[in-house]
Amino acid sequence: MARPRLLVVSMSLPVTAKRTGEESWSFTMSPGGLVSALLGLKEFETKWIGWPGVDVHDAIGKKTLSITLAEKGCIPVFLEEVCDQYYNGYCNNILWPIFHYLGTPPEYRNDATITYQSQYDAYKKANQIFFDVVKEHYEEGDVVWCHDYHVMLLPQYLKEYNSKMKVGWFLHTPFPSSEMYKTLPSRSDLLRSVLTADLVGFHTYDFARHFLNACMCILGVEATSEGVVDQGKVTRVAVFPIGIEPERFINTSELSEVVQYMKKFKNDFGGRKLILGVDRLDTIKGIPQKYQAFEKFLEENEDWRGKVMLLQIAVPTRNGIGEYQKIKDQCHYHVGRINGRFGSISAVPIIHLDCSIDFNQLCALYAITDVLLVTSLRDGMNLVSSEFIACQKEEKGVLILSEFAGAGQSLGAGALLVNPWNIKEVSTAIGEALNMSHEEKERKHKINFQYVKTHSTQQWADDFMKMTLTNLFCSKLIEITTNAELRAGKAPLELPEHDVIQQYSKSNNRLLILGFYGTLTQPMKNQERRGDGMNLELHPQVKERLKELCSDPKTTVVVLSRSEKSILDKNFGEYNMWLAAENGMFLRHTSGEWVTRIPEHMNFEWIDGVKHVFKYFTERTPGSYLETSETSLVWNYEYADAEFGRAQARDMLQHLWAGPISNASVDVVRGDQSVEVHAVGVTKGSAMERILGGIVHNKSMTAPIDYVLCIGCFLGKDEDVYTFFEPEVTKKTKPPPSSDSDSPKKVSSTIVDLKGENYFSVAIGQTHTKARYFLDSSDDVVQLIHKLCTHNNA
Ligand SMILES: O=P(O)(O)OC[C@H]1O[C@H](O[C@H]2O[C@H](CO)[C@@H](O)[C@H](O)[C@H]2O)[C@H](O)[C@@H](O)[C@@H]1O
Ligand SMILES: O=c1ccn([C@@H]2O[C@H](COP(=O)(O)OP(=O)(O)O)[C@@H](O)[C@H]2O)c(=O)[nH]1
Repeated sequence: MARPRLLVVSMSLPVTAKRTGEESWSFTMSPGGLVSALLGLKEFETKWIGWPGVDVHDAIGKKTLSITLAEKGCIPVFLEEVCDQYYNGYCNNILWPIFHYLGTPPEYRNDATITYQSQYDAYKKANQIFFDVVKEHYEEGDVVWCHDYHVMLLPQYLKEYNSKMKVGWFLHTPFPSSEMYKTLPSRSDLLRSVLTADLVGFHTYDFARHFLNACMCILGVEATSEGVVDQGKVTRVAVFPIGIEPERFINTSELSEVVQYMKKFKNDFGGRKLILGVDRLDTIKGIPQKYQAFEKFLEENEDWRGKVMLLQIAVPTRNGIGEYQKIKDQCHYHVGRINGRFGSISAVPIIHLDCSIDFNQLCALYAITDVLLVTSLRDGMNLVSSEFIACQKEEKGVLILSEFAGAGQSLGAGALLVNPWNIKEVSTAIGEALNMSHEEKERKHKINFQYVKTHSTQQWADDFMKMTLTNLFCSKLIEITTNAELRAGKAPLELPEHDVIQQYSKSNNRLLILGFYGTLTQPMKNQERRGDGMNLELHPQVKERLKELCSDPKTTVVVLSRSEKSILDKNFGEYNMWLAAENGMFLRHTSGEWVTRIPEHMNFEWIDGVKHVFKYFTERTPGSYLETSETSLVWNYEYADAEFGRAQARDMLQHLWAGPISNASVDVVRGDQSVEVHAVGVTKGSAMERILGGIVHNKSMTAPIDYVLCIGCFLGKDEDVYTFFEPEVTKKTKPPPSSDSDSPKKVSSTIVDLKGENYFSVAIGQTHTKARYFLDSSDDVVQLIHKLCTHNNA
């Protein structure tokens, strides 16, 4: 199928035009991450629709500019008299501060001519102008991708014109908490319009969650399995974080001109360590906070004075707005003060440049930087962090990254994350970065470089296209329970080994239920982990003895695990035993085929949506891995950095809990280092009755089971398997059905005959459990199995 054409609509075109004659124009690249990111789109036929950065009032000017821009794949939108109140006013003085938690500035309320309403009117007018241009250039089959807060009304205009048009809207800034968003007078109109799009995208799950909350609180719409439902129309809401075009930076930093710049700059800086800041001179970038933190560092680290410098590139932006002029003055004030305080005749600690710089020089600076300091108070993503990583050379620098930048979720594992409001914390991080060992710098860089290389702009756009053209996004709201809450048991007793063995020898129809992970596997080291759970293998010392147990006609052995069928096949295929995979949802005797034990009513529509979220966090949490099966999903971060893993799990849970996942019958269990989602009722205990039915039926069992030993290292919710066999419960147990169509024929009314002394439930390594007894580790299980075999043979 031919790829559809992409019409990208954003406020600014990638180039800013300047008139050089009646019919001639020159161009410079427009600043900001949106432009640099979208320039990386190579694989689609793309037309870019936006404002060229100048007002053009005459017909000749408009015509010549349109022709020149057409050669660059760009189509101009002339905003003329609405531009000021639209761009400087509504977009950047109202929406921008609200979206970045700065609140609305008071100015517009006091100005008689520029009011909230006049700016909103300009916004509506401007969106109409954008619409007219898109309409003129739209061809059937095109995908229209609207970017950012400047064009929130555009999706509605487009859909009203042609409901078949494929329309996406992506927000490059944060979407704030609904408490903040609610203050916006036109809050409902904007949300309603955005919801007319087919797909709405954000950089992070937090932003998506806030958006969904705002839709639910303000519009009263529902977040369902497919996205947001508003008056019968479904809008999919997705998270796809933007990247850079890594090759562009890697290749540029190898150019000889760039290498020359690197040498020159190093020489200019006189051997001092370089801390670099690259930001538009915007209130949200926290540049004054950065200066204060650096001042604190110099204040507290006398030894570093004269040996380190901070170079801040403060790219001019939005000069027509009062707040932006104020922030410039503020920065100059701090620089003057700190340089006066810590400077010397030969050098000053801060170089602050109110200008943009040439791309090659930027790459050279990134390459020789020792510390990149990003202190955004809020930031949609922050591409500068990724660009720095892509340009790093032999001696790697350290990334200090604000936890309030969207990039924190993707690059946090290889960075020092800071709260930019905490001056002391940032100052300490500067010290840590400057003193970091070579090995640690390498390690951190490797993690982030891998991420930056594999999450490019192109991939971001591909994901958008894929989602727009298909129906991928699916989500549900679910309940979250912690593993600790589920394990509401008592302190277990030490296992009375002597009784276990004695009762075993006395009995004639025994049932042994054994877990796999942590029960029959060997404890393993970090580096042995392959990352997908597949390399867990049977404890080598248990193999022979287990075979012996399984071949005893008086003993039935069941391995009951959350692992999928193939893993149990691989590890236990050669034994004469029962395998209960996916917490008992599939059952097989090793001499036969797998049969499903999934109850008919169970619904698994939520799986794809949850998998999507889990994959996102797996990609962004080095060392974590995803275990997927047909009935449950587990995200495990036991081999990730503990603190970062916990933080990511919190983000993930909040998202699952509050946002896109609704109305499904699922349980979420937070393990110590994992998050598991499964259909309600998928527990080992609830599966036990069906497993038992299958076994009894297959064995044509006539005598009741007179001995049960159940050992596991189970999650709290699976502890119901221990109580399943408690005598008071089993007394009530009816003859178990083997399956819906296949009921047991020769089963006596009491399948299990347990009086208390012939039932042993054992939890491994738990201080609180529903099991009666505990063992410390799988090594103890191995020993016990050895003893059972020995005594049985004696
Ligand atoms: O065009 P300006 O008004 O000068 O502003 C430049 C851009 O600033 C914002 O960039 C955002 O997009 C980046 C890429 O997704 C992201 O990394 C960054 O955190 C955001 O602040 C704005 O959203 C763009 O529309 C502007 O073009
Ligand atoms: O003199 C410069 C220095 C940097 N940048 C680019 O500006 C973008 C900033 O993007 P980011 O996402 O960090 O923040 P934004 O400015 O979009 O808020 C990056 O691609 C930088 O390479 C620029 O255009 N001119």
